[in-house]
Amino acid sequence: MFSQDACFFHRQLDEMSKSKHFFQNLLKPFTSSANKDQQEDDLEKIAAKEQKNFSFEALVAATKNFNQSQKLGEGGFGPVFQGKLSDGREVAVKRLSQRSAQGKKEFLNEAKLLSRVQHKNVVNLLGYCVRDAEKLLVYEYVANQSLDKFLFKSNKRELLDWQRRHDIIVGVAKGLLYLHDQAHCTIIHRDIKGSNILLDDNWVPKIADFGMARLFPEDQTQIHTRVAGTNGYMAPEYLMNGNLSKKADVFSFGVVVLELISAQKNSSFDRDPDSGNLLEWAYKLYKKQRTLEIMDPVLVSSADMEEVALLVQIGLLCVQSDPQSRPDMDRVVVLLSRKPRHLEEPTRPGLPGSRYRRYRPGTTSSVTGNSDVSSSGSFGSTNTRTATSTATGTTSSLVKPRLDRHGKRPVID
Ligand SMILES: Nc1ncnc2c1ncn2[C@@H]1O[C@H](COP(=O)(O)OP(=O)(O)OP(=O)(O)O)[C@@H](O)[C@H]1O
Repeated sequence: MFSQDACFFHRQLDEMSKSKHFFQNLLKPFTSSANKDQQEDDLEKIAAKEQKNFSFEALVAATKNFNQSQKLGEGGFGPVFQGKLSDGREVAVKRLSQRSAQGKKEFLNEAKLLSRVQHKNVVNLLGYCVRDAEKLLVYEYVANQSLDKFLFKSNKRELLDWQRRHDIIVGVAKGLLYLHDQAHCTIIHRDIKGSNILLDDNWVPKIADFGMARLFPEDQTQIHTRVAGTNGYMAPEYLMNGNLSKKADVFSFGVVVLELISAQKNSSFDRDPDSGNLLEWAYKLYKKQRTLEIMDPVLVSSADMEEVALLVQIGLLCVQSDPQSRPDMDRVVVLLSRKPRHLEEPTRPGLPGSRYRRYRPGTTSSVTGNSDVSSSGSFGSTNTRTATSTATGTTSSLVKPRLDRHGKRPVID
């Protein structure tokens, strides 16, 4: 990922190319703090001109003073309210919880950076607001609900026929590719999952919560560290060793693909007693050339079976244990857009058990699980708490990690 300064610089370039301040700003050295302040003032002005810097009063009015009736929900970062701006725009206002010790300037820098992120498949961040300890983000309002609400929480999943599910997968892949490689600054999402994929009234998927790690950095001094992902979606190497790369997002994307096709939630999978989780089940059936058995029965009438099989294989490639074997999003988008003549054979998915330290009651030592699962060699974590949370949501024989109420981890106590 680019450093904050690099991103700041990129944003500056972007900004400058459109602005008559270009040459003025170019002449300013970045090192002087007086000049930095001046630059920030300039950015404030540009932001105000672009109406990205919302006044607190405007957001109070838009949300009827953050009235409970306006509340859309509450995630790990704080509550989200529906609102209407005085110019008629429908917005979603995220009121960040005040646990982060991040300063105003840093927050504003990151928010400004992220408000330049614009893609059809990414929720548009319209602006932000800081007032004393209050930090708010203003997003475009996305009218339909999040993907998980259609897929898991009701009988609404019939509304998601094959074409829609296919298009959602393609849209999310394009949104992720944009965040990884095409935005002005590399953004690793870290929390791709159904509830962070919002659907608009035309079923176009939009990735939400991007860049939250930048806006809400972990604060080591706090009791509750900022969550870094959600159980069931996190890549093993990230979960075990904190190795964060774009491939961690690819893994989460693969989980979402398999969930969309099967309508089974990885973190609470109980469909097949012989498979600990959705990924293992899908892989097992794939190896037996019974791939289509993972398909949600609701899809039988609408699905193109060849496409289903292809997407399962792509999903399995994304969740492979070894991050280097996973395709990058560029390749995923290519694979999705035209039927590949040749597609690699997926190796086993990132599974719990391999070189994961198992808990033995009454001891603090551990034993190693079956060894044919991991090819990445990155699972030998010595941190029992970390090592026992699973990327696939199965923790039965392992020490249960403490998750917060959103299924996020870690919560340190
Ligand atoms: N731009 C938006 N438009 C419409 N609804 C939104 C928007 N952003 C968030 N929401 C809704 O607000 C609720 C809370 O969202 P938020 O992203 O804070 O948490 P979450 O995704 O449910 O959980 P987590 O923080 O664990 O990812 C969700 O129900 C989501 O659908």
